[in-house]
Amino acid sequence: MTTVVAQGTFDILHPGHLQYLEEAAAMGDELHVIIARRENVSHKRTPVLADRQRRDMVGALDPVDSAVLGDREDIFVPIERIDPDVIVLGHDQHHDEHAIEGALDERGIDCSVERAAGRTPSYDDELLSTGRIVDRICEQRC
Ligand SMILES: Cc1cc2nc3c(=O)[nH]c(=O)nc-3n(C[C@H](O)[C@H](O)[C@H](O)COP(=O)(O)O)c2cc1C
Ligand SMILES: Nc1ncnc2c1ncn2[C@@H]1O[C@H](COP(=O)(O)OP(=O)(O)OP(=O)(O)O)[C@@H](O)[C@H]1O
Repeated sequence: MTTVVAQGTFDILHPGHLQYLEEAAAMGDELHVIIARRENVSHKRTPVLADRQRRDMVGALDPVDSAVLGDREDIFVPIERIDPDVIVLGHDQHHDEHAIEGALDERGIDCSVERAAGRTPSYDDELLSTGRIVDRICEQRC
């Protein structure tokens, strides 16, 4: 049984999220997704949707076996509980693979770190970014 972990904000779902989660699920037998807490999303605009709503929608997606809210203070707490074989980083996630591998080693967690591919639009108007969906809503509805 190979356990895989994916993670992210997942505010307003789009096909790029689905591709990431399908790719992560294909790397093992069971996919667990850690949803970033609103207070920990500091490198971009704060999510529009509540923590629980983002968790519930990700948890309902076909490739996902379980979606959980992340820890408020220590990102390795859910990792220790899930004890995955593979952590899959998104194509544009700012986390450094080697830094995460080092932290896993220090905590005695035997787990590899992989990087997923990015999805590019398959037709002209496909929007593969939550930020760009929010911008479009503001332009067309505000
Ligand atoms: C291995 C790993 C575990 C994480 N665990 C948590 C967590 O427990 N709590 C949390 O709020 N964020 C956690 N994060 C961070 C977010 O998932 C995420 O990377 C960031 O806050 C949101 O940005 P993004 O959606 O652009 O990646 C984790 C990230 C990684 C790489
Ligand atoms: N187009 C895409 N192709 C593949 N993976 C994606 C794509 N967009 C997002 N992801 C992945 O989905 C996970 C959650 O992404 P996130 O919530 O940051 O969405 P986002 O649309 O990139 O957000 P924003 O546009 O606000 O930066 C991350 O691991 C990210 O790399």
